[in-house]
Amino acid sequence: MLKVEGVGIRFGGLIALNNVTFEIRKGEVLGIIGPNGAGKTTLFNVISGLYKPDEGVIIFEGKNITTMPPHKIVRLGISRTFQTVSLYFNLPAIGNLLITLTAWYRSGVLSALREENGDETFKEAMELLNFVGLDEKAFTPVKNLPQEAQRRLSIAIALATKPKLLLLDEPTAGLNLEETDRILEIIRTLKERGVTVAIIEHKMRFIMGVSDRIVVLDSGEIIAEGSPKEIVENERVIKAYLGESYVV
Ligand SMILES: Nc1ncnc2c1ncn2[C@@H]1O[C@H](COP(=O)(O)OP(=O)(O)OP(=O)(O)O)[C@@H](O)[C@H]1O
Repeated sequence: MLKVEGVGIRFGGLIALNNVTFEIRKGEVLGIIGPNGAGKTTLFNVISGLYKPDEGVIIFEGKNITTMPPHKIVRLGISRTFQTVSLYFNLPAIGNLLITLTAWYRSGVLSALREENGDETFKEAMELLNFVGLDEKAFTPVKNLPQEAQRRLSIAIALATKPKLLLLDEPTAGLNLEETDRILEIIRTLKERGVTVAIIEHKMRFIMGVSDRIVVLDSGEIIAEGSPKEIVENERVIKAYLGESYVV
């Protein structure tokens, strides 16, 4: 579905990504792990068009998206969440979704067909809230929602643009075990519905449980790629990231 080939990017003298080559396969959940500063978020920034790589190409469903602007990449079917929740905190949950949905339909090719159908947009927003388990909090201002609910709302917003590929940047950061499991369930359901997902995570129990495959980044380079089992047994990964004492 997505091919990243020989991608490199520098910030001044810092090489944030160096000759990164991997693919995301249709229908899979791909985990991306690695130490702090390894280049994981930069990789998402490059795929989603926020940064342009200095080297290499990114191909999505056969199209070269390397230099495409972010809004075009979203239109093609790649959506993402951010490490830090970015929402309209004074608006209710549903307000946040309505903004995204309205912008999406207004600027898209469907706008002429759909016209200004507020009822339909509202229904769709409620369905998305229901999907992430927030329908009962639809009218609660975001600032009054716990962090965990804000993270689920961010996922709903990312889904509003109907992505084929969803990039999640540390969706469980700051969440406890039970809250993390709720995010896990959402990702599993998305997979069942045919959405391809790539997730950056530090929580090993979570990433091992949810991923079909895992890519490991260290100092801007891919040092390993394989099934969760292969990754936890990989000497280089243990040394660079997991630590000798890691137990599955
Ligand atoms: N816009 C930028 N300007 C300068 N340096 C940057 C920029 N974005 C990222 N970097 C640097 O690139 C390197 C990789 O950062 P990145 O955020 O991708 O790491 P990460 O693997 O996501 O880390 P973490 O797990 O801590 O989120 C870091 O040294 C970071 O400081």
